Amino acid sequence: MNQEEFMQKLAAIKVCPVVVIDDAEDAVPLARALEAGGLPMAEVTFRTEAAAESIARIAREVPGVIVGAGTVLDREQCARAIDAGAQFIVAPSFSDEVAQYAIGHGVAYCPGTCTPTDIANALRYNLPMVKFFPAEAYGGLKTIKALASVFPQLKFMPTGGVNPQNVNDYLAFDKIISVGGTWVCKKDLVRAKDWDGISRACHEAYELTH
Ligand SMILES: O=C[C@H](O)COP(=O)(O)O
Ligand SMILES: CC(=O)C(=O)O
Repeated sequence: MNQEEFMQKLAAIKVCPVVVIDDAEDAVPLARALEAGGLPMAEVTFRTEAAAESIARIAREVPGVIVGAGTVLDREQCARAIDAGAQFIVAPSFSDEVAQYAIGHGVAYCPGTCTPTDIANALRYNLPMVKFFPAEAYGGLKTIKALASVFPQLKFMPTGGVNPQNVNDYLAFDKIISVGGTWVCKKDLVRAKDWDGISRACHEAYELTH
């Protein structure tokens, strides 16, 4: 999925579920739960061994869900993610080699940034959006507004500490295209295979933000 299409999808969904999957067997029921809850997108973090296989299963079996990879730190992970079927690449940090690989393969890349220098690195690749991570710890909306004033062309996806109490404050700022977060897909619910619980959390987030 190219950058423009990814941004259109994000703008519509508004909350990008960040998911951590330990067992690839959970990937399909989890993706179906996100879809049933109205948030048909999954940023599957490359922090577990199951990430690539989980992306592959979701891409194959749950076509209604836009599946991408998170925590993509280097070229090798980026290649594995795209080979598995990742439609977008997200990271907590910026990487030249990931930017080159993803862009070279026509896949959207949303690097993590929190300083003007990080953002300047992303702009060397003409990236139209960045993650702002970890959002709450680095000053939240106040910092994004300060950054946006010098990078007016850029859209932000704050992630890290976003929750039902602050999500609409973020989304009210027009430079914020969407937020990311784990609160709609909590680890303990995944471990308990509580797919209905995840659907309910997604549905609540959908209702809150749309
Ligand atoms: O994986 C965690 C990401 O940093 C998202 O942060 P969060 O758990 O505060 O939503
Ligand atoms: C947290 C985050 O931004 C990531 O893992 O991609």
